[in-house]
Amino acid sequence: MRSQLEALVPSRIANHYRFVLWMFIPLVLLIASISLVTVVAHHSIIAKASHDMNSMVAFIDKIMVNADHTALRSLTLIDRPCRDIVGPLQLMSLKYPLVRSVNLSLHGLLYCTPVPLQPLSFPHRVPSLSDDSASDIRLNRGTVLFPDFAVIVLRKRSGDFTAGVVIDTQYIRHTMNLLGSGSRMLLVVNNMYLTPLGEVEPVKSLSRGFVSLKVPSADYPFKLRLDMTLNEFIHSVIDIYGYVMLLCFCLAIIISLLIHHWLQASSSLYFNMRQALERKEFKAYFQPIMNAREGYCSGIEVLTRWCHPTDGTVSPDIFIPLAEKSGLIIPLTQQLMRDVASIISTTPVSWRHELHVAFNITALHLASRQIVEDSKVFLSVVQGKRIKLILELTERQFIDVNDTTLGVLKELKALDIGVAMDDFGTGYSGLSYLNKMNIDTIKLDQSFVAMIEKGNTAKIIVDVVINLASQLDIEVVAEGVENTYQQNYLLSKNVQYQQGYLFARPMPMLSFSCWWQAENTHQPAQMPPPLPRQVQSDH
Ligand SMILES: Nc1nc2c(ncn2[C@@H]2O[C@H](COP(=O)(O)O[C@H]3[C@@H](O)[C@H](n4cnc5c(=O)[nH]c(N)nc54)O[C@@H]3COP(=O)(O)O)[C@@H](O)[C@H]2O)c(=O)[nH]1
Repeated sequence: MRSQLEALVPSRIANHYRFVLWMFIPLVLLIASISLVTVVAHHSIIAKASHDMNSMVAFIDKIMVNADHTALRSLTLIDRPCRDIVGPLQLMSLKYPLVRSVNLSLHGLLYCTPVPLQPLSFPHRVPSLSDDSASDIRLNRGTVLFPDFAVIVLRKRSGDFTAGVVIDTQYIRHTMNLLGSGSRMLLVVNNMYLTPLGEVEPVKSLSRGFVSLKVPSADYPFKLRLDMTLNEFIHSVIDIYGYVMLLCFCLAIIISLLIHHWLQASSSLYFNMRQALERKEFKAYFQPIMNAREGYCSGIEVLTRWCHPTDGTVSPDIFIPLAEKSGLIIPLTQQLMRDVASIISTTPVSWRHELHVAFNITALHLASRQIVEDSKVFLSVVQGKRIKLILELTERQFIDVNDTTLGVLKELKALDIGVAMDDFGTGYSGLSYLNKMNIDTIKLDQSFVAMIEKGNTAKIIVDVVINLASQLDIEVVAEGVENTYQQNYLLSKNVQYQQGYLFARPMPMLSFSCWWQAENTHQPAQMPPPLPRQVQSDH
């Protein structure tokens, strides 16, 4: 029995395999989806940053075009004295946004500016353009008036004269900070760059980021650079795709739970039983109930067996408790009743007496009222075959004797269905059931029958049960009769209906037919043999 059970429930290896499946699949899915999200995020962060940087380059280019224009115009004034051109230079400084001032220098010495440079002593030296270039731009840490405000200076040469247009960097810097895609967008001019705080630092102090982008201007010698550290990249991914990752995580948990549930269900005895039910692997076995006094089979008890395709015949002791617990017992009993009804209705065999056909019914089935419908179906199929349906209720299970149960029992009685109390004396409250449930038959449990040979005290218990039944006008069927001593003792107590290995074991349909034929061909109705001496003296 043990090995059968082990074959039907998952093994330790299977458990290990289940654990791997349960953990591994969701984990792989989670890693794959997060990697996919990261790759997509990487692409979209780069695409967005490139787009922002290109827009920013175009914006700065536009400022440079204005500055270029201003420088060119200022160079048209170089042949006039400074006092005559300060006014126009002032006007030029006001014309374009972000242009702060326009200065003119000669041979590297500032000679004309619209800015009031009180602290400045002329001639003031300004950095000169390299010899061969006609124009350039540079980043300055500040101006003479505002040494802490970084500026871009665009310079243009005309002969010995140079025009310098000073451009404010504050708005450029703020806009770059806004568009940084979670990182720092930097303006690089020559080998200096503008920090997000407005300082000017050498490019060599910069380190390359996890994501590094450079977008140069096509028209002016500057470029934008973005260096995103791994930390900043992860933050950006979480900022943009955090909810997708959370969704992936939740999905992985759901998938893991589903796999867990599915694996548990599919490898459980319950699942195997459900499948077995669909595949009709539960078969009816028949055990005769004998009229031991007259020597004929007065009835049969239908007992189920699981004919497992690989594990052979499985005992009901293994699967009935689970079937009862899970509720599968109801469809199982229904299937059994249908099968037996169809066997009886198609059998050519006939019987002299009304044949009692007993099924084991659980308390759950009784409480559902479904049993009334199932019994009606059974009776309608076996109509005309002289069958009395007996429902055996086991005393081992608690039966809630309420209005519904009593109503069901009443309906069963009205259909002329017998109700037997199975395993009497072993369970809950046999006597109270007898009192409340209008029981027709007691099935004396085999443990009591086995006691018969064990001495006087045991016999007294058996006698009490038999007397009680007799006084209540309840029929007794003795179970588990294994030898003639038990048979005769029971007969001496007027227990003529007996069931047990002495007569026959539960058999599948084919064996039962053979047994029936042999019984009815060779054995005429018999009187019981005389009681052995020992039994007679006990009596
Ligand atoms: N609800 C349902 N319960 C069922 C159904 N089929 C069986 N069962 C219950 O399972 C228990 C074990 O049944 P089983 O292994 O079939 O044992 C029965 C007989 O084989 C056994 N028996 C009969 N004669 C003898 C005997 O002389 N000696 C001996 N040692 N055993 C014998 O007794 C069992 C009969 O049981 P009972 O129903 O109490 O009359 C058992 O509890 C079954 O009830 C089912 O379809 N539904």
